[in-house]
Amino acid sequence: MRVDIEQVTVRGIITDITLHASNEVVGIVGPNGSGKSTTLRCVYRALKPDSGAVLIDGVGVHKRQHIARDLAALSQESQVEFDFTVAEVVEMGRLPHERDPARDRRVVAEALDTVDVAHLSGRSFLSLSGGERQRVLIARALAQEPRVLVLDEPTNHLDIRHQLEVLALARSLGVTVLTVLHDLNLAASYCDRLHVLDEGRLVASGTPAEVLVPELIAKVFHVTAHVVRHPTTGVPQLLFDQEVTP
Ligand SMILES: Nc1ncnc2c1ncn2[C@@H]1O[C@H](COP(=O)(O)OP(=O)(O)OP(=O)(O)O)[C@@H](O)[C@H]1O
Repeated sequence: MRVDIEQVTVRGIITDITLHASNEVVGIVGPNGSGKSTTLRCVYRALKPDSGAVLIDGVGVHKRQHIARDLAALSQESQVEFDFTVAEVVEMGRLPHERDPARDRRVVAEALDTVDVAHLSGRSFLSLSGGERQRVLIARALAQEPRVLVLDEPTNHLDIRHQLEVLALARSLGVTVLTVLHDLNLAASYCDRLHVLDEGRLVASGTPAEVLVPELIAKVFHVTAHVVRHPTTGVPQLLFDQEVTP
């Protein structure tokens, strides 16, 4: 599915953001407070832009019916307030779909397995560690079988193995993935294209190699970066000097 963010403005927070994603992994990076989550919130309808539009396959998200069948979001607000078991939380991902008990059970079991939380399925969600919770919320999004997956810092709380697994998984789904990432090296490794936000504006777009260059990193993040090639994948990776620039 295609996601078009067209000249989206949320007053005082983001200005004139235009970006597109279609059956690829698109990353949004930028400093704290630059408007990344706000941009995603306009996609999963937690926020209505003051101007501009977000279209999914050409239809405005606020006009689109049954959006939960197409789009799943892991947001900063994704939380579970009540004392559900892990299995129940993941089963919630099936709610947008017509009931089909055998298929629902299979999809939920697969989702639990894929993010390595099947052994927790009887546990109370509220008793889990931060990383376990994050993986269960990712399993819930997978159980939704979305065609657009919106992820706000999906690697939050995850150890390095699970960070790599979750991003590899997002790539392997073959759906449109729009993700905010803080780790620029993970963004370079797993995203087809990157968009950089700074103070609510889009300041660069392109492949990781095009975007993650020392001049831009210095301007936007106020740090000095050196670009090296990953010895086995050849993907650009950044090494940072310890001093920050004013
Ligand atoms: N509802 C709101 N009312 C007022 N200001 C807001 C609101 N939501 C976000 N902001 C402000 O807008 C700016 C952008 O917020 P946003 O959460 O989109 O940034 P971000 O790039 O995702 O940041 P982070 O990397 O810290 O998660 C921040 O300064 C934030 O305080």
